[in-house]
Amino acid sequence: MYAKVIVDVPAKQTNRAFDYWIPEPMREWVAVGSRVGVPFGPRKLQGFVVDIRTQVDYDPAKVKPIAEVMDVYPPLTPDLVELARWISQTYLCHEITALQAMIPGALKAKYERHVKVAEHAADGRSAGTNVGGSGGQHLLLLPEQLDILRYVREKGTVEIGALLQKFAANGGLVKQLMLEGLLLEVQMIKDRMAAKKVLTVIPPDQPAQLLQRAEELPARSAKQKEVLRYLAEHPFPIKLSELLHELGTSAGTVKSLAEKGWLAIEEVEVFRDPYAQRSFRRTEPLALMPEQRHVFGRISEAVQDERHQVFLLHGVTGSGKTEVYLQSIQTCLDLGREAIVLVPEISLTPQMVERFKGRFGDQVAVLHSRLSHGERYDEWRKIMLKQVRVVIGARSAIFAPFTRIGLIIIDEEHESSYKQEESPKYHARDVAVARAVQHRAVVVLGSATPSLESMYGTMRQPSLTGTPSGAAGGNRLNDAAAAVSAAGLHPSVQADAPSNEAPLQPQGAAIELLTMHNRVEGRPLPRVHIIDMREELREGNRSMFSRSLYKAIEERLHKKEQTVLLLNRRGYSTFVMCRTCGYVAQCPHCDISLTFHQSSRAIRCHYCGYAEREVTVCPSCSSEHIRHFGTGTQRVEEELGKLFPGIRVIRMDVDTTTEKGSHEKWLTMFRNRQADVLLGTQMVAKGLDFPHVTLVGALAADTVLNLPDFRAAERTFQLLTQVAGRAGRHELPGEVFVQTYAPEHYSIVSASRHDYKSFINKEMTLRKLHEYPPFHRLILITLSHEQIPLLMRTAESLAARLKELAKSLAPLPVEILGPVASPIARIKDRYRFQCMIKYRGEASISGLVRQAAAAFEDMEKQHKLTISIDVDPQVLM
Ligand SMILES: Nc1ncnc2c1ncn2[C@@H]1O[C@H](COP(=O)(O)OP(=O)(O)OP(=O)(O)O)[C@@H](O)[C@H]1O
Ligand SMILES: [Zn+2]
Ligand SMILES: [Zn+2]
Repeated sequence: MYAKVIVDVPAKQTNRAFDYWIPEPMREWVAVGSRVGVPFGPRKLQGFVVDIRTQVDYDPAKVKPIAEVMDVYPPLTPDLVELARWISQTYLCHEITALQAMIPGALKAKYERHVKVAEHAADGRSAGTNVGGSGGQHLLLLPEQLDILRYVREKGTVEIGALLQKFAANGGLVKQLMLEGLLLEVQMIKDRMAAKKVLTVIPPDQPAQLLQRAEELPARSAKQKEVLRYLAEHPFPIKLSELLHELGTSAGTVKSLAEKGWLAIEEVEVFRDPYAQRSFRRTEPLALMPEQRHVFGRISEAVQDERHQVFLLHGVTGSGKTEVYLQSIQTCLDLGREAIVLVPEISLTPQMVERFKGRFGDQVAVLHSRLSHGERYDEWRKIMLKQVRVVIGARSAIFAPFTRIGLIIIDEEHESSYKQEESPKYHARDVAVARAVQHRAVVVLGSATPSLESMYGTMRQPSLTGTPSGAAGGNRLNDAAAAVSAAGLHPSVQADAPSNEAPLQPQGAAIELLTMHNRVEGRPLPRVHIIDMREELREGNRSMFSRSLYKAIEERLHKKEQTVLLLNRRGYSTFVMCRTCGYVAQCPHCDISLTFHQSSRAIRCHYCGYAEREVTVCPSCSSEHIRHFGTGTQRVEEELGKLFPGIRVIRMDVDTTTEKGSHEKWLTMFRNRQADVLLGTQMVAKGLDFPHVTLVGALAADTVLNLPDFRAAERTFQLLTQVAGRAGRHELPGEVFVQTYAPEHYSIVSASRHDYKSFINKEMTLRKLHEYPPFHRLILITLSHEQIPLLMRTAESLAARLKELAKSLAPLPVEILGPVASPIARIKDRYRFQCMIKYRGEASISGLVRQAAAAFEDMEKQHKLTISIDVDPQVLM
């Protein structure tokens, strides 16, 4: 038997599977998805088994054996291995990069150098014994050297650093033993993190016998008697530490009982549970509102039919989407299948977790980035060992190693954070569809402000043929599904694919739209006022609060109701500018202005971390009229304090939420009404459901509008709709103030009217006109280097090469734009240029781009030039 293995080296030369044979004793343990250690040139590397074969098509004598199997259970399922190949083809990354992204950080390989005792080094009993050396001659070993050999033999293998530390005084002797060939070097592949084990007391006997034994013990062994009696009455097994704590006794007491053979102490794996301290109040399914009932009906039917289907659930804020998710998941669990729920990182709040844990209790694993490595690993193992059947998590939870997925829910599906910005640059929404095709699972995309991509998917006809070509026409999600078979997962398409795989066919790929127009219990959406800030200025108000928002806050303070204030961080940082000459403090390494940080009184670069002291005199003209501009959250907080003495403000932004658990702390405080105002960046806009919030203010609604990004209007509409949706969700009605310098802009006007439809119509028209997604697709290629001339030359020849290759796709329209300097033209002293490829979805362009980029790989190596490819980019900077 042979295994095809992808090794842990992300490079073009290694971006394919290598053959190894599986030694007989390992057969049982090696499967598709196993992690293995394999010899690779002079080294030993970790790799993933992606296929098992009975033969190789060249001289089998040349095939090396697998050196070790890393896990009892393969950490990846065969469908994930298949998905990794799809990701690498779709997003143009190395397959190993995709595979690595699917396992927790704790399982990333750590390479260690160990030693073991050579077989021929007989262990001398006393000093001066002769043992066989490597050359056959006899060596006389010192007692210290014999000690070292004995130590290593006992341990099996010892990491070299640890050995040198242990025998620090005799480091030279260790080295000598290695030179003599008595200690052999072995390379070990270790996990970054091991399962946590604790000493646990385990009974070998019946409880009755424990009591009987307690009686038999002599009176002076009172402590031992006490332990036995306690154990007889309490459930086993119990953690040793817990037992000692309960009885106030020593480990020695319990050990002596273990020595008698009456009980056992063993190391048992435990899970680090980030939610261990919390209890979740059990919730029961709510009686659904009519719209919820209809939507739930459609979803649960599809789940029951075990057919692949994508739904887009457009439900206004507060329409009760979460309850629909919960009941749909119940349907899925009742069928014995598993469910994945994705939420954006910043809305993975304790409140959200509580809703799922409250309904499904211990069946739920939670994956988010604020968990420690160990906690994350343990949550992941719960999934793998099938101790849970629901996972709720951010983007990467889409790779949960479930084997019978029935339902995948993506909440706030419009969020750009579902796109990973580093390699593999995948979009979790598209990966979800691909994975659902594999499992014949249902996907629910939920949002109050669906993305144009998903909306577009609902406007298209279902593909009647069900073949990949039937899904043509530029739709991302349909393509994702179609691409699963087209990209080579279908055995007849790619010879490399696992041979026992059933063909994956997308079934009538278009998305079904489900709508909930009304809030739960017919509560009204909040009234939204647009405030023209130019008008305020004209009438002499220089404050960052308009007069009406000021009044509204004052009123809420009076009525003891709560306010949420949103200040969009992006594009509105506090830059430092001289009012005399216009000088703006810039990062010397990046083309971006430095931002002022109140707490440290320093100005900092957000890209590279460069920092300098606050400037008080203009470096350019020596004027003293230099100060920080813009309205950071800190400044808003200060001003609130001045305007409303005694006001209690909770500020949530990157600065106040770095600490673990801080997120949770702030939100709990706000929920308990220990503050009047929750002030923050995007993190306050999503998912929060607080009954006493009756006022929402968006302080600078249009900051995103001015970014050089074709999605600027969409982002503005989404953000305003979401934040407005925080107000008046329960009995008390809500009110919203949107402050802007662009009050006529259609994204702001339609958000204020809760008019998704007119927004989407206008925006679709514009996108179509300008040939932007979802009508066309984009690939962004960014090149960076320290010197402009070389960079420009390379960018130009890459663009020329792309144009040349694109001709082969004629008459399909493929446009190569650029090269031009990137919007952020320099980061960390490296200049940046970009090319953009614009094309219609049916063009199979990835192979072409890979081919073009491959021609520049030598350039990359020789000149430290980097080329990064982003398929369907979300950020164009
Ligand atoms: N059928 C129901 N009966 C009574 N209350 C309900 C029902 N469904 C949902 N709710 C309640 O309505 C409130 C809003 O629901 P939920 O938070 O799920 O809305 P949502 O659609 O997810 O909103 P958003 O998009 O703003 O997050 C919650 O407090 C929820 O408990
Ligand atoms: Zn100046
Ligand atoms: Zn910088």
